[in-house]
Amino acid sequence: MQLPNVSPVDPGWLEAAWARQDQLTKPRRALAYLEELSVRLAAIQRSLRPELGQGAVIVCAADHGVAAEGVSAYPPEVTGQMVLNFLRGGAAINQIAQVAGAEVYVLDVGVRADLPAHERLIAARVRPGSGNLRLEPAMTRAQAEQALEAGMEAARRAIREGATLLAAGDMGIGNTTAAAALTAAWLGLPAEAVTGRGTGVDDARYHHKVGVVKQALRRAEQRLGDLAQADPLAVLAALGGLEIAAIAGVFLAGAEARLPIVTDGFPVTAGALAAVRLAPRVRGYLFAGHRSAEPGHHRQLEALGLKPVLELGLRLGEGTGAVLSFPILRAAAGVLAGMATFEEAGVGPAVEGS
Ligand SMILES: O=C(O)c1ccc[n+]([C@@H]2O[C@H](COP(=O)([O-])O)[C@@H](O)[C@H]2O)c1
Ligand SMILES: Cc1cc2nc[nH]c2cc1C
Repeated sequence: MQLPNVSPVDPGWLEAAWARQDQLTKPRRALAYLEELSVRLAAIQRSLRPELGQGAVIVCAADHGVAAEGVSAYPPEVTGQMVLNFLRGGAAINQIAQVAGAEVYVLDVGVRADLPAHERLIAARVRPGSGNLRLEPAMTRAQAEQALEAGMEAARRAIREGATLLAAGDMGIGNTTAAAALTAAWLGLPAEAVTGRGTGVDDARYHHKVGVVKQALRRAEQRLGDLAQADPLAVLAALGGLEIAAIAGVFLAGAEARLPIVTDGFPVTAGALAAVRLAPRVRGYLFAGHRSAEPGHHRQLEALGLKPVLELGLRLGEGTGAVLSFPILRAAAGVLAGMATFEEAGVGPAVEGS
């Protein structure tokens, strides 16, 4: 398959943006992390006056064969039921997106339930749910490519329809098991380090879930060898998540279009890891919207070298933490674009140091 051509973020623009940031009317670096965000946005947009307009979140949805193992606190039917809820505007992401200035798109790459046609539903089902990754590959390589392409296409539609700031969200009962397996594979970590309680499983289910992740990793290693070194698309197909593959596609197409792309929690960041494995330059466009309560999420963010904008203890998914960060990202851009310099405002510079 043809992967998008992602241009590098130009360090010259970062330097120029820092130079402007340091002339603005505030004690040097007083806006701290907001300044770091602003210079990255400037470099991505190749402008010292960055501006974030319309946002969009693409909520990628799919079912997981591994849900049959009893690894979630909720039944698999909830995936399709929640997709209907997104389309009716009744989910957390709908309310948060409204406040944050983001359109919500729902992308079905593998939901089992019948879904009605809807203008905000992108119907691109690759198969009705993934295989049970404890026992079999989650999908074929061709299916992984198809899901990835569906994510890219969905992102391109959102961009055509005006999005200049792009997030991915996820919906899929069982997907923290797939995300744990992928994260363990790519970061070379043991199952225990990246397996969490997802929707809130009890101790017995949690221990069983760790066992399932271990078996999935063993099975994949037997076929592919060292998973950290193996072809990333083969690992994605083995351990899955159709929606995780689609999320990787959303980030690839967002980076190709030189837009800021924002991660959500643990399953979405597994998609970001996949995208960066496939095209390392994607990293320059990524922002971590928040840090989820899922314990493996900080390992993913560490590996990507991303510091989260928010830390609210969320563990919902749907893109909620990503979209919640939009107002902060907009403020970061606004500060760099609109503040007066010391010279323009006639404000005295620092007395000492700088
Ligand atoms: O975003 C997160 O970090 C996150 C953490 C825990 C659960 N979730 C959501 O809950 C579902 C997966 O949880 P589970 O227990 O079914 O694997 C899926 O729909 C995710 O969007 C999401
Ligand atoms: C109700 C519910 C809503 C969700 N949204 C994302 N994952 C979810 C999981 C459940 C169980």
